[in-house]
Amino acid sequence: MKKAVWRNVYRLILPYRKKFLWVVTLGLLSTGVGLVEPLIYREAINDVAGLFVRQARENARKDLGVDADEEENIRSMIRNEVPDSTQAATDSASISGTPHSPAAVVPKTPAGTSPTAHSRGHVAARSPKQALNTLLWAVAWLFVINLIGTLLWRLGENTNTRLSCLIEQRFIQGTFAHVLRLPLSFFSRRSTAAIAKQIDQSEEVTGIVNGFSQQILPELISLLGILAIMLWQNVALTTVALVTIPFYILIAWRSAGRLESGLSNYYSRWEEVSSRIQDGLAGIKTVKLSGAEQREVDQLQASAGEAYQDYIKRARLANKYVFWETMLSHLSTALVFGYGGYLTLENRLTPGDVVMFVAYLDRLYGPIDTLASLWVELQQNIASIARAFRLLDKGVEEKAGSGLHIRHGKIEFRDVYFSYTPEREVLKGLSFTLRPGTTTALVGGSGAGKTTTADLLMRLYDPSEGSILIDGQDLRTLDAASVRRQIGVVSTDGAVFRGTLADNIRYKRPSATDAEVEQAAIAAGMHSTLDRLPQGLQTPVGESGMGLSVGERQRVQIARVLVAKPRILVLDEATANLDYATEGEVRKTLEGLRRHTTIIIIAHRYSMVRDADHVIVLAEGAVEEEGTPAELLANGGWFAEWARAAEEDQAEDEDSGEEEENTEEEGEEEE
Ligand SMILES: Nc1ncnc2c1ncn2[C@@H]1O[C@H](COP(=O)(O)OP(=O)(O)OP(=O)(O)O)[C@@H](O)[C@H]1O
Repeated sequence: MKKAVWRNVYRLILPYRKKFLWVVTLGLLSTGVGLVEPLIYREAINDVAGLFVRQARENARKDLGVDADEEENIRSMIRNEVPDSTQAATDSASISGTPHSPAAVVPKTPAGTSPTAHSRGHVAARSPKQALNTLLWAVAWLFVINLIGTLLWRLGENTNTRLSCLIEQRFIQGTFAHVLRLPLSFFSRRSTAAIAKQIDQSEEVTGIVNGFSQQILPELISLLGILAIMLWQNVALTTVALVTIPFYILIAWRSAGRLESGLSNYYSRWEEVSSRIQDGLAGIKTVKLSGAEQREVDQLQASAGEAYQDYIKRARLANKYVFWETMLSHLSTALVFGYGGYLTLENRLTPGDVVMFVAYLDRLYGPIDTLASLWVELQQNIASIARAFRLLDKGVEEKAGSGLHIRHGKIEFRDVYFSYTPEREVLKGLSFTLRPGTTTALVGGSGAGKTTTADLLMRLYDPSEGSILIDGQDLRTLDAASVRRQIGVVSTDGAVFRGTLADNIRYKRPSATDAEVEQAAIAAGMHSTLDRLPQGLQTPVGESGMGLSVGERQRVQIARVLVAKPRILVLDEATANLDYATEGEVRKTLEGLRRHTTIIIIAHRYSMVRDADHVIVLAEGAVEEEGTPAELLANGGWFAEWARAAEEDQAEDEDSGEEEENTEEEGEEEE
């Protein structure tokens, strides 16, 4: 899985590789500049120590009663006529095998004469003026170096923020686009909240990209740089400084491994928590009507409790590792001070060397710490982003095919078999033909497969056997989006999106004019809704907009398909939530479409079916009866029985409706 994550991250970065490399370069430069700092500390401290050397020499001369020239002569004699500074340099070379080169950092004195250089183990004497001069230069250099480092860092941050936004955007758009193109069967097995949470992992991607561009590569290079400088300066002290490093790396590695395990479970738990919240909110009315508020909260608490327990366990473990890492780094500093101090006493190092080593050591643990914690963070990022990438890798998008060309609108189902799950077949050899420009009613008991038939026609699913043809074109060979664009569907679960009423009506055909939208809205029976809204079709609806009744939502959907002018129209319980009067209006509108549209009506109300040209009765996923309404009524089969029962229900409904109206009128008169 990790390989797949890296592959996907690489693909995300690829289009922005130049920016990425630029951020890496800036990161390297800004950390690289900081590496010079300890060298400056050394020179400054050695020069200050030089003051004490000078003082000590003068005191010694006074005690011996010799002047400076005599002292120099004595020194020359002792050192075989070799002048002091040269001898010191030779000493240093003999100790470390490398020359000492402070001149690169500390400039010459203003008079143009170089003060005697310090050497390893020998601090040269300094006058107060020379020491002050070095201190001032050191402060200036530190300021310049930090300024350059901070400017580079700032430039890197700005570029990186731009890079992160671009990558986040590309990731979230790509994943969302991919998910929208997945077949409907993918969604029926998953909670939408969990999918949304998986898509919304963009921050994790930037975590990985930033980790690499700004931290891992620069820290790694700085780690190697520090090691090289330390070894160059003193091999023995570097060895002492590094004694604890293997243990440190071992702990960091172990902690990364242990903290990583179980992360995937932790994230699944959080997806469950999100799904619970979303389900509770989506079904808020049912929750309230069932008095289930506390039960929902308890269930959420249980899921969230487990997730938090995991989190606490991980945090404790992480703190334990941090404790041991900190102890080791302190131990290392103590060792360097101890051994460095001893070498200074032995005249093999200067105090500045020791301070420089400790400063480098501090910088050495920094990158190791960062790399170790980054490793843990990366594991977290990878674990959580792997879930989003799994969406990208696993789901097979609907295949593109040729576009559907509807010439007449003839629909054929040929021996179609279909099942949602392997255990149960829903359609079993379904065959029928719908002539162009006719209205067919698809009826049958609940669960007979009516909606499934309509979904297959829309290519939301493909048959497991058999074929479906529109004007002779097999749906399997066609582009699913092109099929759906040309078939209109009004169903009970159609969505109303955030936006205005007009936006919602032209959702299927965005190019529809205002006049067409208004005409469709009125044809769908929305005039009374529009009359009471001051903003009319421009009224905001959906989330944070105006609420719509179930009937009004259905009218918006009807208007949506009317505006799209489809050649094939499926009405799946399209008027189930409308009163009979509004249903009558919609029927009248449909009358106008009938001649040039092939219409399929799925309904439980006889009133919607009565005027159909053709009726197909489905039972157990196959055709049980077929013919005109009159023929089927005469046959006395399932349809005749259903029609009789449905008409009785409708008469009862209408009677009770009238009674209610009469009672209201009488009440008003009495008042
Ligand atoms: N997404 C799904 N996954 C699994 N089974 C499903 C799914 N959708 C529907 N079914 C099952 O397929 C069968 C046919 O469902 P379908 O919705 O097509 O029936 P219907 O005739 O439209 O019923 P109704 O009149 O109640 O709407 C039912 O048994 C249903 O439980």
